[in-house]
Amino acid sequence: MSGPLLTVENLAKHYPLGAGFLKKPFAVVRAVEDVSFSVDAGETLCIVGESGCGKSTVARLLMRLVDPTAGRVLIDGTDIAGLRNHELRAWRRRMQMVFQDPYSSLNPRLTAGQIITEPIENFERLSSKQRNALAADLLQKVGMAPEMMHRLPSELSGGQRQRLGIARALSLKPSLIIADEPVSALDVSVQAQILNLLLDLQQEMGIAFVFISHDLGVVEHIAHRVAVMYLGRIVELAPCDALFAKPVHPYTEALIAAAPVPDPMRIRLEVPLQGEVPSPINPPSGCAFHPRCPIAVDRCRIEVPPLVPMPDGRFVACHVRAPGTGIQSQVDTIANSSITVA
Ligand SMILES: Nc1ncnc2c1ncn2[C@@H]1O[C@H](COP(=O)(O)OP(=O)(O)OP(=O)(O)O)[C@@H](O)[C@H]1O
Repeated sequence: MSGPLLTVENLAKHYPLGAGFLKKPFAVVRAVEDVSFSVDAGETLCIVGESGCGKSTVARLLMRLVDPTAGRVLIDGTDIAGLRNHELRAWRRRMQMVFQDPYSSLNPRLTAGQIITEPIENFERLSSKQRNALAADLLQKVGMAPEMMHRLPSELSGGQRQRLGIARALSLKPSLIIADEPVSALDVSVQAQILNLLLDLQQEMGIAFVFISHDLGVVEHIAHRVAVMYLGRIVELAPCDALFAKPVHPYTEALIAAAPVPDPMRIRLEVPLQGEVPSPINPPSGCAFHPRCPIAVDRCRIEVPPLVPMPDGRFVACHVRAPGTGIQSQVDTIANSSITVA
């Protein structure tokens, strides 16, 4: 099948607060607003941004754990909202999730072997021999000894529990794994092991990942493309190398400037990201980043900038730095200056 594996079109999720029977909401949280992207088979798209920018809500929308307020999610071109029950079950086999906290996402009363085979047993009956063989095979795939299948989650380390979560996700041979901060609860050395495991599995099985993280070091290590979110919207979507070599959106630039730099050869901008992320209940008018943006112009306070393609293939939502704004001369000056986020 040609075309993207996953397509997300104009996705939005608004949470009404205080709504109930005969009660009107007193406020609405605009968690996700007009988000569009696609993911090809075997590709890793990372979604990054500060806490509260809507990354996990996007993950929940992709898994249909929550319904969208607007927009569509398509798998191989088919809108998952229109699927009948049996089609939805087939689709669920293809998309699995790995969670941030490997402890709370695993049933503490089941053994590792039962946890791994649970998803497949929702679809087919297994004999105990088949169950053990499958559990042993998947444990080996994630670098664990088959004997571990008899252990409870409480008898495993954090890294082993996350490997178990990955083994469970693999049991249905998915085409796509949504991983929501899968390494942020782990020690740095264990993080590297889990990331390398995911990269190996991707090579071996051709799995695509939507990988959610606030850690730019992790993102740079594993992403093919990166979507940068700010207050519910994508502000820049670019190939990983291009994004880190030359961020275009002032928010991306400030985010990279604020991150620790593992590469001493890379020049670090002097100016970290300052100020608080505004509330998604009452977001700023126009571009939501304008109150923190050093290059904002009047138009930024009024109009929401659309995500537009740049000549190098990336997409950027910025009145100043996106093309066709009529203020390109300003852009050239600004592009050569360092950023000060006030
Ligand atoms: N069920 C809900 N009801 C009301 N508001 C919600 C709900 N779930 C999320 N939100 C709000 O939506 C916004 C986005 O939340 P989300 O968890 O998607 O952000 P995030 O980028 O994943 O943050 P973090 O990195 O801290 O996990 C936040 O302001 C959050 O408080």
